[in-house]
Parts: sequence; C-alpha cells; structure tokens
Amino acid sequence: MANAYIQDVLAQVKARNSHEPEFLQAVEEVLETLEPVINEMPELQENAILERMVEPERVILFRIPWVNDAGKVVVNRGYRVQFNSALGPYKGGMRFHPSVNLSILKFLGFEQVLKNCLTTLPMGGGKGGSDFDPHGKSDGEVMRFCQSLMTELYRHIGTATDVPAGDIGVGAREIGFMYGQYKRIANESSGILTGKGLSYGGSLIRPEATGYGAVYFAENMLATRDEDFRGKVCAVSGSGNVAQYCTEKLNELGARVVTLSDSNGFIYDADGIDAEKLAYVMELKNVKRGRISEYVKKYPKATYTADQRPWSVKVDCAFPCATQNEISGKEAQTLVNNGCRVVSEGANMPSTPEAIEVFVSNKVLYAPGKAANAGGVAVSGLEMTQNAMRLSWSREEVDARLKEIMKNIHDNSWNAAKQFGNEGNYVMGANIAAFLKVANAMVAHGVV
Ligand SMILES: NC(=O)C1=CN([C@@H]2O[C@H](COP(=O)(O)OP(=O)(O)OC[C@H]3O[C@@H](n4cnc5c(N)ncnc54)[C@H](OP(=O)(O)O)[C@@H]3O)[C@@H](O)[C@H]2O)C=CC1
Ligand SMILES: O=C(O)CCC(=O)C(=O)O
Repeated sequence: MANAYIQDVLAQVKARNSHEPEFLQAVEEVLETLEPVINEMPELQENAILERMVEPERVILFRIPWVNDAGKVVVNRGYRVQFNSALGPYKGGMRFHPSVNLSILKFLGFEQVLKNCLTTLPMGGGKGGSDFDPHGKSDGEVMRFCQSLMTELYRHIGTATDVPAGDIGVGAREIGFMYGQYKRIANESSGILTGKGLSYGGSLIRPEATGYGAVYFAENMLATRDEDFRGKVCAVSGSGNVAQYCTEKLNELGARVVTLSDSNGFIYDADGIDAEKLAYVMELKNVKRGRISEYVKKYPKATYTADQRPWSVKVDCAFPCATQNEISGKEAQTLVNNGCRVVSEGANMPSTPEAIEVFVSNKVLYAPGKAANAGGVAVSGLEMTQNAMRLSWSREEVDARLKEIMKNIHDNSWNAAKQFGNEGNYVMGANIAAFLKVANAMVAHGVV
C-alpha cells in the first residue's frame, strides 16, 4: 500500500490500540482498500477524516452487579461503544459472551458504522455488550442481569441518541427483559431497542432479516454469473439466529444445507437440513438451549465432529454465521479446492485476512459481512420507522423492502468497485461506497 496518509493513520492506530487485535484487523482491512479515494480527495486528509473515523466518539464502561440463583452477588462488565453518529443515532447490537472486551466491541462498532451506511437508512454506528455468558443461566438470572445492565445503560440511550439491538447471546428473551426495565425506569414506551417482540413494537421479519439478507445478497452475486441457488450444496456455520434463518431461506430457494455448528463442533447431514429438521434445531437452540451435537441423536444418518468447523466439507457455497475469525486461510483454501464459489458472511468478520486473500485471488463471489449481513440492521431501521409512525407493516412489505435494500447494497458495492478499477471485488466496493458517504457527512459537520 503506497498512500502515505493511510500508512500514517494505520501506524497511529496500531500504536494507540496495540492491545486490540480484532479492532486493528477491522481497521486495516478497511483502510487498505481506500487508497483510490484517498488519492483523489485531499480534503479528507485536511479534515483528518481517517483519524476521526478510527476513534469512537464515546466509550461507556460500567459494572453490572446481579444476584445469581444461589444468592451470590456476581459482577460483570458492561460496555457501549458509541462509534460514529455522522449519519444518525448510534445503532448496533449488544453481545453477551465471555469473550467480550473492548477490542471486539470496537471492531464491531467500526464495522457497524459502514454497514449501517450501506443500508441507506439514517443510522450511525455503535455496539455494546458484556462478558456475561447466558449459557446455563436460568431465565431468572438472565432477567436480573438484563435489569441491572439497563439500570445503567438507560441514561446513555434514546430513540434519537442510541438504539441498541441483539447480537450473539442476545435474542428475544434478553431484548424483552432490557425493554421492560427501560420502560420501568424511564416511564415511557418507545422504540428504544429493536428486535422487540411483535406485541410491543417489534417488526415482522426482524428475526429472519440477517440470515435472509445474507442469502439475498448471495442471490444477487450469483445473478452476475446467470446462476441461482437451485441444487447448490451449502455449508452454514453457527446454529443461532443468523444461521437458522439463513438455512430457512436457502431451503426455500432450492439449495441443500448440509452443515450447522456451535462452539463445540459441527454436524454434517448429506441429505440436507430440511424444514422439519430445521424446526427441530430451532426448538433445540431457542427453547431447550441445547447443543448441536444432539442433532445426531435425532437424525442418526448425520455425523457430528467435535472441535472442528464445517469448512472441510465439499460445498458450492459457504455461509459463515457464527463469529469472527472462524475461517482461516487454510480453511479458505480447502473450501476453494473443494469447489466452493460463493461465500456470503452472515457473521461479522468471520474470515481472517488470509482467508479473504484466498477468496479474492480465486475470484470467489465473496461478500464481506458489512455488506452481506446488513439486512439485520436494515430491518432494525425499518422497525424504528414503524415505531416512529406508530404502525406496523405486513410481513410481505418488510420482506420486499429488505430484498430491495440488499439489492441496492449489492449494486452499490459492485458499482463502486468497478468505478475504482476492481470489478467484482465486493470488499473494496462496500468499503468505498460506505466510507465516502460517512466521510462527506463528517466534512459537512465541521470539526466535531
Ligand atoms: N443477530 C443479528 O441480527 C446479527 C448478527 N450478526 C452476526 O452474526 C453472528 C451470529 O450472531 P447470532 O446468530 O445473532 O448469535 P446467536 O447467539 O444467536 O448464535 C451464535 C452462534 O454462533 C456460535 N458461536 C458463538 N461464538 C462462537 C465461537 N467463539 N466459536 C464458534 N461458534 C461460536 C454459537 O454457538 P454456542 O452456542 O456454542 O456459543 C451459536 O451457534 C455474529 O457474528 C453476529 O455479530 C450480524 C448482523 C446482525
Ligand atoms: O439490528 C441492529 O441494530 C444491529 C445488528 C447488529 O448487531 C449487526 O449488524 O451486527
């Protein structure tokens, strides 16, 4: 990379955040694709736009004391990273997972700013969460934890300030508990969170949106080669919200999904995880809160491989829908060697830099998470719109809007890559399309 301004900023980011590997990875991945625009727009350097974009506007860190079922006081750490509000209120999920730290939330917040911009809806970017692990906790423990978290967080959020949502470990149950506590403290019913239940202001299709969106994006990529999903064999990783609805949509479009996973291993079902098997997985994961290994007891023709990810299986398409850095360079090469030609990221930053290099250099139709998984936050934006209008759209209407948004993100990313001489490179296209819009808004706002 030749551009001196980008190199200077990267060096500063590394010096200042040397203990934050995921954040550095996300920033480096974006900055190294921006050279063509930085070269053409000296005003960006004059306004220190890159320096400002890599620094969160605000980071809130707080303690979350709560009482477990044994009567013991437990203290977790809570965060909200309010990264960039140039385009609208901070918007992004809350993650509950023992691995949560500032590096992970800053990488997610940084990505969220660009992702939200791609949706074309007026949303800034943020992310938050806690090192709390919901696995193995009772509903009562999860409720007390969520109430304690919101008792601090409520003063930092608002419909025009910051609107959190779900992410890993935060689904309908957790959103409900957080919403209830917000309403109680603030004495108001408002669209303060998205991903809410339908009966109290949620949007139809929000639960499905991230998984469906990743498939819609891939459908658009396949269309550039006059192909569709019929008969395609697909690997999906994870077995949570995004993986479940990704599988549902792939089934609907005629593909055969042969894998799912969790943090302990993956299942392989050569016959395909059809609608009936998927309903079993949804009950297993969302209600019983069990492990994916239990699938093979119910469907003995399938196999379970402990401590492995599903990327060794021969597939046409891969949908990483679990977590960051879940595809190494070696695994990417295995996928490509086995004939995989489409990768659409339901998760945030699931491919390592080495894996991205393998996909791009082998001309895989590769959609980075900030483009491919933007459907979730897009429908969150639509939930905010419906809340503001105090009405609800039908399933068909929201799904049609989601499809249109995913097509626009695809086309805008494609066109930006083409304009800057790298046709077919969705990494560069998505980064440039989003960056330019955020940067221009920041220039317009002056030095803030
Ligand atoms: N929900 C949403 O709307 C959006 C989510 N995303 C991203 O999609 C991904 C999945 O989120 P979501 O489905 O909502 O989360 P869920 O909590 O519903 O599911 C997460 C899944 O990923 C697995 N997983 C989590 N951590 C790891 C790990 N370290 N190694 C292997 N597997 C892991 C979980 O397994 P286990 O149960 O063993 O932990 C589980 O199967 C995340 O990257 C998230 O940031 C992106 C956009 C929007
Ligand atoms: O719906 C939202 O606000 C955020 C979803 C999210 O966390 C993400 O896009 O990674």
